[in-house]
Amino acid sequence: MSDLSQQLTDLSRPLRIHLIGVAGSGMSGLALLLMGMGHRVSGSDRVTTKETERMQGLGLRFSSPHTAEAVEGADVVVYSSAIRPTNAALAAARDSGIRLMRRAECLAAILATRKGIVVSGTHGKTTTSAMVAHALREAGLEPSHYVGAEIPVLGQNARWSEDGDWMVAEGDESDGTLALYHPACSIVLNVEAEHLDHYRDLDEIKDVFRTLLSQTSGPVIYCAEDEGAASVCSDHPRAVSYGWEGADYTAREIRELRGATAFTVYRGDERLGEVELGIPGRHNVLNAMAAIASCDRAGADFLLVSRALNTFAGAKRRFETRFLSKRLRLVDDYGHHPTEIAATIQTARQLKAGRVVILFQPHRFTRTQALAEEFGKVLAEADEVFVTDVYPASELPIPGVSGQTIVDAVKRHGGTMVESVPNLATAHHRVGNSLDPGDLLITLGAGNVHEAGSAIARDEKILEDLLALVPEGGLDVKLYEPMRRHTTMLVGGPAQFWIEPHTFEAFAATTEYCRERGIAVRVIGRGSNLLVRDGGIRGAVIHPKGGQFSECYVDENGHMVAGAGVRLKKVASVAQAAGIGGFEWMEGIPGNVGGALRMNAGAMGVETFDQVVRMTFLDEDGEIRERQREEIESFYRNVPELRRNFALQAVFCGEKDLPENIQARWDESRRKRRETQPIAASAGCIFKNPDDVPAGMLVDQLGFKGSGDGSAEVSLEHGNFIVNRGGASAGDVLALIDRIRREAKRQRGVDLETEVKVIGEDEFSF
Ligand SMILES: NC(=O)C1=CN([C@@H]2O[C@H](COP(=O)(O)OP(=O)(O)OC[C@H]3O[C@@H](n4cnc5c(N)ncnc54)[C@H](OP(=O)(O)O)[C@@H]3O)[C@@H](O)[C@H]2O)C=CC1
Ligand SMILES: C=C(O[C@H]1[C@H](O)[C@@H](CO)O[C@H](OP(=O)(O)OP(=O)(O)OC[C@H]2O[C@@H](n3ccc(=O)[nH]c3=O)[C@H](O)[C@@H]2O)[C@@H]1NC(C)=O)C(=O)O
Repeated sequence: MSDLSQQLTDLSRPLRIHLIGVAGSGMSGLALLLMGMGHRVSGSDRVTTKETERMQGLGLRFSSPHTAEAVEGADVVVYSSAIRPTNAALAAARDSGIRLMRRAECLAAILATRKGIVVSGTHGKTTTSAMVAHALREAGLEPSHYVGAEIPVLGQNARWSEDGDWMVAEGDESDGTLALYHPACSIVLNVEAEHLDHYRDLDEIKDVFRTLLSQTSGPVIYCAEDEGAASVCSDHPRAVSYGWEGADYTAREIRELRGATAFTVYRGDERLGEVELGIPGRHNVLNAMAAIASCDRAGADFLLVSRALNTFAGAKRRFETRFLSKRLRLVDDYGHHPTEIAATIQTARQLKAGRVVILFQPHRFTRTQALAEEFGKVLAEADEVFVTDVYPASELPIPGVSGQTIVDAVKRHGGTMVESVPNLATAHHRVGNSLDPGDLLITLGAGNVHEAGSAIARDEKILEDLLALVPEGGLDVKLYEPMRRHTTMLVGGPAQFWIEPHTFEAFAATTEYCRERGIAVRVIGRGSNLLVRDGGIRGAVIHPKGGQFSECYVDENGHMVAGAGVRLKKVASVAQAAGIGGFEWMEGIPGNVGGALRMNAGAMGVETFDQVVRMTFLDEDGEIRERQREEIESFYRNVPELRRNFALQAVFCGEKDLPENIQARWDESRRKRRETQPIAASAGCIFKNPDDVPAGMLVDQLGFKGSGDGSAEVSLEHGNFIVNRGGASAGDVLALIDRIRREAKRQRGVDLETEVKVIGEDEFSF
């Protein structure tokens, strides 16, 4: 026992200990242990977190930021590896000769005061150490514990137990500190080439494990199925193995249940009993066997251990189901090494979901570079893969190493559905939009990739609620639908909730749901008069389509009845086929009936409301109503009634006419339009016609035709059209609009008002 261990156990003289960087998960665990032991603990950090506030409630003297005063009077100062030598508190402690310790040295000293169980290995440490601690606790052995993450079943990541003899700790091989421990029992789960930033090669890693084993006073428990672990441990005099067969402890007759795994445990030939493990995956069966073997050696009752493993809920971020509905299961997993990822994908397959979709955030440039091929190989097993930029974890970038490195590797291994989504802040837009009902989405990586999953879970929940309100088939929904797919200008960011109702009732239920929750609602038709900004539309975008909204027929009075989702062109052609004239002007108008009603669309001297007989709409209170033409006010390109109400259907009148007359007017309209208007992607006329001069003529006279920013250009055919030559952004179009308006004002004193509706946000906000 080191002298510090001795001092730590002598509670007649509590130590005054200061922790620099106490908000970090490892350091906060130490603070909890030291406070539990009865020492006087203070801590400082750059930030205040929920955890530091909680610890203050438990007696931590907390200060922020780091100052020299914070360490005054301390017997020992412990610092995290993230603290720089220039840190004010650390420098002051060094100058005044206070005893300094690294985090792992302090943990080793604490562990030495108990019968320590160190859980080590390249993967699975947190899960397994949590299993051991939970099982020992349930078996009544009252262990202390220290694990690397928050484990729901344990309550907190570290706990000091006054009475028990045992202490379970997760040992970290990443920086060589594993060699500091002198436990009573060591567990080696697996040994692989990892942390190649710190180690030369696998042999150097194995040496660190060997040092730990040489300092272990009791059993060395290892996984016989792992080559690395077996090569390090099998010839140890107190080696105890576990695995599928031929080991000291074996798991047999494995049965996959939904989300769990059952198996039978043998010690040698003796059948100990059954286990139903509360988390899925074969790798977790092996982890559970490590826990079973160590608990058995510690004298725990198998029945109690088995029961504990049944209630074990897993570590946060270890195949953690974050959202589950009929449409989607969203799992978050910390896996950041190819072997872990292979195990995670295998577990996912066992759940028999539809597709397995992965959003992977590579962790560290060094690892991405060293293991790119292996990552590519395992990820190619998923059905669809998205890869973000590398999470640096304090590393500097390596030129040429990025998320694309992994994308290329996946392709080399035969993966076809793989895509780079560099920016994590917006990655959920692309991923959420790609999901199909029944998919299993895994956010994967040791950085902050789970944040993308949180956004998807939050929004998917809303869609799920909405679907539950409407009889099956009444709605189609999608997250983050790119509006460039739904506008004739082909620009625009994502719609947070894209909703296609097929019945009036489904439309009404959607607006009511959104109103109750303060979710903004926007209704769009064919998107022919829209300019959606690049940051997309926050809230619900309703696009009436199909079902009642696509009905278009002639009624018993010879009137045209058309749902809001019917294209104007369709109205014109159904009327023509029935020998009803007057609709020819609609032939070349790209919009739908709903949008035409709202905008009182017009061409060739005719406006929509010239022909409306009556309209069915949804009012502000969610009532479906009908109104006659005389009761509706309409103006040039504006129907105020529809600013807050939504058009569902309209009845239009025309006049009986001969087919050849109708055809002649149709041809004339088309000829005129083709002569004067462009066919390239546009949103129709950009500006309303001012009183004195048509906007197109004005823009033409100002000399703007053919000019543009990026791929957006003023049409050569018509000055009031801006066309997208391919790849233009809303920003490009808006910049051009702005230039035109400023010149119209400066040169001609005319205020041009946009005729297209400009909606959405410049920056992403959801
Ligand atoms: N004359 C021409 O050559 C051209 C004419 N146009 C006309 O522009 C209009 C655009 O139609 P479309 O592409 O379908 O519409 P859009 O999808 O472009 O929607 C435009 C706006 O119409 C409103 N809207 C859409 N559907 C409804 C509805 N059911 N009830 C109430 N308001 C609705 C919304 O206004 P809000 O945001 O206020 O809710 C929406 O922002 C049509 O009138 C179209 O004919 C378009 C291009 C060329
Ligand atoms: C395109 C739309 O609607 C169009 C509709 O298709 C057409 C046809 O009826 O009439 C309106 O255009 P407009 O007023 O520009 O009609 P046009 O006949 O093309 O032009 C008006 C006058 O400007 C002149 N003109 C037009 C464009 C140009 O580059 N240069 C020019 O000198 C034309 O020669 C004409 O003397 C609607 N525009 C508005 C803002 O009311 C729309 O709503 O999006």
